Amino acid sequence: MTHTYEHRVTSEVGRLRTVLLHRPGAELKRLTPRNSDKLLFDAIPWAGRAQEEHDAFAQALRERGVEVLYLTELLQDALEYEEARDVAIAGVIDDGRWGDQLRKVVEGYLRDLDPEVLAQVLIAGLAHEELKAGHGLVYRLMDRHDFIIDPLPGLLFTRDNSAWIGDRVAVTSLAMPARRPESALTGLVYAHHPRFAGVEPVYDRSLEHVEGGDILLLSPGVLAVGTGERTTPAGVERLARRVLGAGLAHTVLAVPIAQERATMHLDTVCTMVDVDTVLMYPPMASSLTAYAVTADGGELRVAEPRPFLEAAADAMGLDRLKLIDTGLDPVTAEREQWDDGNNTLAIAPRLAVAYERNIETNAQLEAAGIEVIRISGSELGTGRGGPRCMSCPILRDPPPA
Ligand SMILES: NC(=O)NCCC[C@H](N)C(=O)O
Repeated sequence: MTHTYEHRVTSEVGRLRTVLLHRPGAELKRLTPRNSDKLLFDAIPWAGRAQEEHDAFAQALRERGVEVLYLTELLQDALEYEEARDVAIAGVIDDGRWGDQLRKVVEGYLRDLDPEVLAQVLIAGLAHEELKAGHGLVYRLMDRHDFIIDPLPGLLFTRDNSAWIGDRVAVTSLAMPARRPESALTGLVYAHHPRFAGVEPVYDRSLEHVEGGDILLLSPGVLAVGTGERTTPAGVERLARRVLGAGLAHTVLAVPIAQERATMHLDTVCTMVDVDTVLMYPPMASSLTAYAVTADGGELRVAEPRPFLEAAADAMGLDRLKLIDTGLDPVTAEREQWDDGNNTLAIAPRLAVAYERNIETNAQLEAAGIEVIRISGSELGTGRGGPRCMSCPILRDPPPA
């Protein structure tokens, strides 16, 4: 008998049933002072310790009844299918840096790999010296520190490379060059893994830039989408057109943010911890605004910008969207923001996973009646992402009314 799997996410806080994680692997060992800026890490993580931290994160979720899926395993399964292998290889060898000769060598190399190793190479990349059959002008002119296939350490942040909106998945179009290939892999999984047979993506990676960390499902039918460098204005417009058109939402709030390192996605500055409560980086609480976008026949209606909390409450049908008042002094607030203190993952209403190091923010959450599951993230956090960034919910119960 075949099992049919459910996939549906309509809020940030409905009880979490299934989540997609990526256990970091050899790709973290590719980071060096020479390439870490480009690969968007602020330090060189100790890979073994990062894995321990990640295993503890996954275990904390399992202990609360969450099914944890791993991206590497899903990708390996998907690559069992020849069609998926062909798509994967064609995507990788379409690399303008290589020239014909190197392209031929790499294609031959990849075609000889079994699905497990192929998945590992797609994730961890291929270093110059690993291509034993390498020869020809381009290969010889390359710096030996260069990667022929770039590693993808950003895969750790599964929130960004795909996001479920209702029963449809948005395969995202990441803005940062180092992260762009990630959604080729998640796209392959959703297109070829039998668990996702019949799933029709609502967004794809060829479209304008949208990153999943910017998408918040405030309540069934209401999305907030951070916009700036990562999710561009054209990206949020396209996403709004798609989700409103598909009836997955009635309102999309476009929320401009200064997407700097410490505030790179909407979920970096704001996450939900209850059906009517958000945790937010204090300086943003009064400054964030939102443009409510709704469907108007075949077109989009865009309202005048309003304070985010007000516009969100209105769209959600609430009198007020509550804010956890962390009351932190500016220095502590900035330190804990840098360490992803506001990037919590709700497992259920009033139950959230957070990095243990953000002592003050976590204390304020508890004072507000939120149960906090603390995980350590000294190595995981070097990529500037917290529990929400590291998780892509695939199934949540509907939130309580
Ligand atoms: N949603 C998130 O904020 N994800 C964290 C992404 C971190 C990654 N190093 C990046 O810069 O894209």
